[in-house]
Order: sequence, then structure tokens, then C-alpha cells
Amino acid sequence: MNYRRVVVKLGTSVLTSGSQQLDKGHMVEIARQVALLMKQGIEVVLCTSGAIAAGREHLNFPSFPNTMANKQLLAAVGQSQLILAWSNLFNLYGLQVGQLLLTRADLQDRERYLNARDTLNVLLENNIIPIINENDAVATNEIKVGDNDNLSARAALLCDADLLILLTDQIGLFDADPRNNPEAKLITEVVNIDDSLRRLAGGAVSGLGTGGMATKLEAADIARRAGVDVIIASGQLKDVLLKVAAKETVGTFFSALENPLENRKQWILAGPSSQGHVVVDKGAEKAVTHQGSSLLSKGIISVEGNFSRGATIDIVNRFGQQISKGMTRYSAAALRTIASKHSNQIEILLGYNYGDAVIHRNDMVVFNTN
Ligand SMILES: Nc1ncnc2c1ncn2[C@@H]1O[C@H](COP(=O)(O)OP(=O)(O)O)[C@@H](O)[C@H]1O
Ligand SMILES: N[C@@H](CCC(=O)OP(=O)(O)O)C(=O)O
Repeated sequence: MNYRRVVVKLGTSVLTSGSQQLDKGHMVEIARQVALLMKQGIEVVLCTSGAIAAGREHLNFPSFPNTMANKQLLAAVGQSQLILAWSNLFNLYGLQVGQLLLTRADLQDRERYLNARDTLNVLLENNIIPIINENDAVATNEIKVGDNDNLSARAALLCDADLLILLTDQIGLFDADPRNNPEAKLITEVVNIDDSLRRLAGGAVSGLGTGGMATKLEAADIARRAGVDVIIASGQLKDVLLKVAAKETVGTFFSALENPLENRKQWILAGPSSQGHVVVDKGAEKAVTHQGSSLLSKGIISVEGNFSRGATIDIVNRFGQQISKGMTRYSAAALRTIASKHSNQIEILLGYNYGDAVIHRNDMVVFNTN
């Protein structure tokens, strides 16, 4: 099957070609490839980093202290330069762009999530290239997605893409960080994203980038669970986007999972940030991860955070590993009262009952932790 709708994420490392400023020569090369994909009938969404780098360049590399306010200043200055550059470069190919600046708060609220989805769709239907970045100028840590790898995966879900291409400064994911390990080997295909793979990706981050390969794996995990193929490849590889569209083997490929999560679970995975967590015992861990069960109060050992009923929380095992994320039917205070108690005690202990399941199976996403 040919790709129909593609999200392309460009890291700072690609936009600057490893320098301290935007490499417009390289950006025009990306614009050329996108224009050719569109001629082939493939719709393209760009998720572009580089606002902060562009801000530094535009202000002639000021020696500001590295505070949140100064980063927001750089992003505010740089984002306008970045979108101007993209707009001018796409105009060379007769194409128009539309800008979407998002934060986690926009994805957290289901209604705003659906609004962002409508905007993306209407831009694409009108042959306008959506250009997405995090709204760094207004985002505080609490409402940030935080890195554009995760943001691009969420964009892929929002617009129902069938492919996410993460372009970076390496030719793909290696079995060790190639910067410190010359023996590192390229992994051409990933079948399972598990803890042993995450350990390979824990390493360094290039010059101005955020997150390294760890955030690319998080992004790949979110996207493929929603039925989106993912490729990590080099932004410097000649005709990289055309090669991907022609199904040539490039970089590291993650095939979409065969049974993608339904829309509601995709949103649980990609939308709200977790407000807290419950630690569960061995039996509950097994029931949730291997038996397709809901989480019951009996298996809860402890509760962290101060969340309300309906909040999204993590389920964590005794070793601190996250095994699941879902929507709780009980507040943190209520859970502290009913933790480790049998479901038939809920009404007696609380004076009300929202059901036996603390997190119902239909409201939870389970992770692979091997
Ligand atoms: N296993 C790995 N394979 C490839 N790169 C890795 C790995 N572990 C860490 N890295 C680092 O991740 C960097 C890319 O991430 P990042 O700097 O955030 O780029 P971008 O700006 O493209 O998002 C690479 O330059 C590399 O040093
Ligand atoms: N939103 C930020 C980029 C954050 C980010 O994830 O950077 P990168 O790892 O280079 O993709 C910016 O525009 O500078």
C-alpha cells in the first residue's frame, strides 16, 4: 500500500545541519522533496523544530542566561523567522503553508484536540502544508509536550497519518550511541519497543536538540500503536523523503501494529499528561498486562498524587516500571481509602460506588515492559 498522508519531523540538528544557524540551503532541499511528494498525491504535514536556534541566530547570538523566560524570548523571535523561512521556501514551489503552534494543553482537552484535528484536515484538503511546532513562547513545563518527537507522533494521530518520518542527524537508530561508540550498528527494523531497546537510546543529545533517540522511541511507540508506520532516517540523505515514499529501505523502520488502538485509547495515550500513579502488586500487574483485566482496588499497594475522578494516571509495578496509563474512576483520596480492599468493600468504605473497576479495561493502554 502506498502512503497517503505523511508527517515529517525535522529536528534542530537537520535544520541547522549541526551549525548554530538555520541552513536554508538544506531547508529548500526538504521543501523541494515535499513539493514532489505532493505532486505524487501524498499529503504532507511538517513538524519543525528550530525556533530557539533561529531566535539565537536572529538576535546575533546573545549571551543570555539559560532561563525559561529567555528561552521563551528566543522562541518568540525565532518562531516568526522559522515560519517566514518555510513560507518563502515553499512559495518557490508555488505552495502555501499554515502554522499550528500547539502545547500539551491543546491535546489534553478532548474538544481542543478535535478542533486542532479539524484545522489540520482543512489545511490538507486545501493543499496547504500544515507546519507544526510547540508553542514554546507560552508553554511552561506543566503544559509542554516538551520535545518535537512526541509532538510529531501526536500530530500523526491527530491527522490520521499512515507514516511518521523522524529526520535527524544519524542515519537511524543504532544499537549504541554512534557518537561515543564507533562500533555501533544500525538497526534496520524494530519489531518490539521494550525496555532493552529503550536502554540503547538513553544516550546523548546532539548540539541544540532535545531528547535524543529516547524521545524518538517514545514517539514511535505512540504512533505505531495508533496504526502509523515510523521511520527514523537522516535528514542529510539525498532524496530521503522520495526514497521513503518509493519504499526504498532507509534508516530504521517500525511497522504499525496490526491491531491499532481505537480512537479513544489513542487519545488516552497521546493526549492528557498523567496526574499521578498507583503502585500495584504482582497479581494486579499480571491481570492488567497478560489477562486483559481491569484494575481492581484489591491490587493497589499505594497511591501518588492528588487527582480527581476521571483523571489520567499511570499504573506502576513494584519496581517502579510503568505498565499502563488510564482514566481512573476514583479520586486519589478515594483510592487511598479503598487500596488493597476487595471491591465489595467500596460502598461501605466510601458511601458510594462507581463500579468495581478502578480503571476499566476500555479506559486503559497497556505497555510492553520486557
Ligand atoms: N542508539 C542511538 N542511535 C542513534 N543515535 C543515538 C542513540 N543514542 C543516542 N543517540 C543520539 O541522539 C542524537 C539525535 O537526537 P537529537 O539531538 O535530539 O536530534 P534531533 O534534533 O534530530 O531531534 C544523535 O546525534 C545521537 O548522538
Ligand atoms: N520546539 C523547539 C524544539 C524542541 C525539540 O524537540 O528539538 P529537536 O530535538 O531538535 O527536535 C524549537 O522549535 O526550538
